[in-house]
Amino acid sequence: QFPRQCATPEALASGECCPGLFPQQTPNPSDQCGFTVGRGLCVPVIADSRPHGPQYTLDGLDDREQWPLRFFNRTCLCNGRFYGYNCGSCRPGWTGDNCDQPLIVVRKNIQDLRAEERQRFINALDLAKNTIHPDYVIGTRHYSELINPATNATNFVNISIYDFFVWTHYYSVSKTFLGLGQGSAGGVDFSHEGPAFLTWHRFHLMQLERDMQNLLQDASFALPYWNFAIGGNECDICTDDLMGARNNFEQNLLSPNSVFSRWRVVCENVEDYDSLGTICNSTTGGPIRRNPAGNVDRPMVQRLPEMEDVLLCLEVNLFDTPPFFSNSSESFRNTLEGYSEPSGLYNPTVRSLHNLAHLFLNGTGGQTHLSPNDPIFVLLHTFTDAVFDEWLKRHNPDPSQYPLENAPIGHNRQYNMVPFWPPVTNSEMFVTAPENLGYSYDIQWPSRPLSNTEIITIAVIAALVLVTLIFAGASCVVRRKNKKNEALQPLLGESYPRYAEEKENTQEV
Ligand SMILES: O=C1C=c2cc(C(=O)O)[nH]c2=CC1=O
Repeated sequence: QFPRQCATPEALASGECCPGLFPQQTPNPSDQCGFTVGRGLCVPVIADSRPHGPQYTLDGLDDREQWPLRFFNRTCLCNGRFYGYNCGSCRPGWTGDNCDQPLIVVRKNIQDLRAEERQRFINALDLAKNTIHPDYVIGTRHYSELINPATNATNFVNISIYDFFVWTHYYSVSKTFLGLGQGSAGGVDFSHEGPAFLTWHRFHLMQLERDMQNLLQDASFALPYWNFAIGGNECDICTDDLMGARNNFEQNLLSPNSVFSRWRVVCENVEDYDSLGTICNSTTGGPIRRNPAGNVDRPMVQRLPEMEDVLLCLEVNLFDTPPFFSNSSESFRNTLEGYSEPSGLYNPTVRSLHNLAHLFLNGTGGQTHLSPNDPIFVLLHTFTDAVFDEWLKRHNPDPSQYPLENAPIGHNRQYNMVPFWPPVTNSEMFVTAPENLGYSYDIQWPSRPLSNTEIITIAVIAALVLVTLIFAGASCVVRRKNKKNEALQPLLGESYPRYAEEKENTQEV
């Protein structure tokens, strides 16, 4: 979670993580954050200290509180379009040596990729799985044990680019360690069951996309998405040219024709980490398990979400609602996350949209501490992010819709998302992607067909309007007739003899 240059006892002791721009050259303290070339400056970290929700009660015990202050209190602040832990890269949406060329990458439906594009994406994932991350290392012990006092060695290790993506997710959902013999406690999840669910996963994907762009030396590389809202019980991307078909002999393993059958998962031994107070390291475990629609004990998760569910959730007006948790009702976030009916109504028995897609996979991809080990995670989350971006576009929410305080720990608007470095707040991801974050989605959202209730309501209203119009029309005609008759009445009324009568009378005389 930290740049290699900061994973030293000296850096930890100083609380400062402001690497230079040219690490291969003799360290030059005045060049921190590319200061000498006008890129950035080493500044104090700002961490959110507003109150959090009642789910977490162990304040003081968890390294992730007020992230990242337990580890570092100074970081690079980059000028203009410069970006990154040493201001050596460009802000999303910009590229080039001087970060002066605009670039918006386009995330496409994986089903629309040509055969060679599919193969290129799979090869890129496999390369990321097998290439040590060039910039970041992970801590494998809690802060109090990060440095061995006897040897002054740190417990940071190398990890591959893809496994770094898996590890950050695991670290964000892991329990709070209470001490040896006391185990670990839940009540924390820095990336789920709260408003940060969407902002956290957005940045998580952006980080992988950027790492893969660097790996491929292709700034235009974009992650594709899986439209999982197809209903039915078939995983349409579980084929050997995409995410791997089912193994013919073992129904919860992948076909040997897929490269993903050779992938080995990390962060499998969660019971050990939680009881021993260790943290997942880069040691690999068993194969990816997946048995789509195969959970016989939960028929509800044997089907994928429908497109109508997505279209309904896009109509939920509020981003999130108190208590900003997995029991929030009429909350767009909780609906897309999948703890509500697609229309927004909270229902504890429901699993919909994102959660349903995870649980449908029924294996590695359905267990929160492990799920990114299955590469379907990437595609499932790009689609979830596409729905989020469409909601932002349609509803154009004020930033104040995102709660400033009293959300679960890690989920307040100004909290730095755990465990990303350099610090990035939830609010920085609560913006439309094409205009602010350098990517867009190639996606056409259908309009929602009307439900039977809506059709009946519209028919009743139309009938009422019609009846009202008919009555109004009829009374208008009657009134007009009356008015016409009135106009024909003689001015002097019946008490005066008519002209003819008068004439008759005169003649008689
Ligand atoms: O990886 C995940 C797995 C999940 C399972 C549920 C659930 O609703 O039970 N939710 C999940 C979220 C994940 O990110």
